[in-house]
Amino acid sequence: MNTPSPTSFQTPSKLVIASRESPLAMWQALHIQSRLQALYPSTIVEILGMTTTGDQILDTPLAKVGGKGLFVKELETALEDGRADLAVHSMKDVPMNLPEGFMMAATGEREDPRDAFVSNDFNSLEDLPEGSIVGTSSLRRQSQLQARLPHLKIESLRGNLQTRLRKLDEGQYAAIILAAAGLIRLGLSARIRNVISPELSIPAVGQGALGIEINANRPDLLAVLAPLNHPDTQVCVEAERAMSRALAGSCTVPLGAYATCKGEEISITGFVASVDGKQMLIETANGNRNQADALGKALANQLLAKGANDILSALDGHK
Ligand SMILES: NCc1[nH]cc(CCC(=O)O)c1CC(=O)O
Repeated sequence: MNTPSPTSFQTPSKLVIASRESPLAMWQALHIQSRLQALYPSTIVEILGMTTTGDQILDTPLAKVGGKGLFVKELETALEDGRADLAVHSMKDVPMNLPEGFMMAATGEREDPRDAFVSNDFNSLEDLPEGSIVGTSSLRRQSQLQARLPHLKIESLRGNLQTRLRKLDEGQYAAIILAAAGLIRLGLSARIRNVISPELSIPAVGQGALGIEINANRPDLLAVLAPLNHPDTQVCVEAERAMSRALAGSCTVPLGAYATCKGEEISITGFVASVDGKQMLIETANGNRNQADALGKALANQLLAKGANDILSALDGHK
């Protein structure tokens, strides 16, 4: 990503941010709005709130209604017809292949990428008695929990963060699993009883990171938005997304990857599993941060060499 010199671009007079209207999406949009406002005090920075198909269909697991694209499509339409200049997403919700005509302009700094154990009655996953009902609609979380704690019962849980917490409080579940990042950002970290280690639950690709998407015919915005990019987050998420893309990942596949940076090195661990967790492949790869995309592909190849295709094709049969 090129770093702009202060004089290399015209500061825009106005920037419109497209965002979903859930409280978490709005927190993210407000965060980006205030960053932009601080960078460009004379620019008018507005938020255009929108409801997406993903927000409307709440009774069906996402894997069944068509996956992640549902949360970004309406925002992309706003970028396409010029109602908005940029869209703020959770990177986790951004499809591995963007539709033609769009690009990511920046990756914002990652919050805690781990999953969180949330319960009113228990301190950790390990404390849950036989047969306890754990709420999650994520195939990634389900497969890993079933692999490691097969005595637990997984039940579907959809809706935005507040809805999921309400369903827990109503007593339908012994515990639920949520991304720590969302809870922390909304000031709900008191709800986290325990952060789940990546050894027990490898996070989703991009979890905890923000993505700034633009219309590809607005390259003028790249320099404007470049200061929002967090280079460590960007290369780690790039490696994770390359792994997922190479395995045709979406939220219809139980798959996850988590990369960390240390100096020039990236280390990435990823997995692919069957939904019941009975088959699970986990691999780690290390490489230079300048080759994040290649590293993610190499990790995918390691998984394929171990038989990931058998797991993936068996999943196809379930659709
Ligand atoms: N699948 C929905 C979603 N997309 C992003 C987050 C919040 C965390 C993040 O920024 O990755 C969540 C909620 C969750 O998984 O608990």
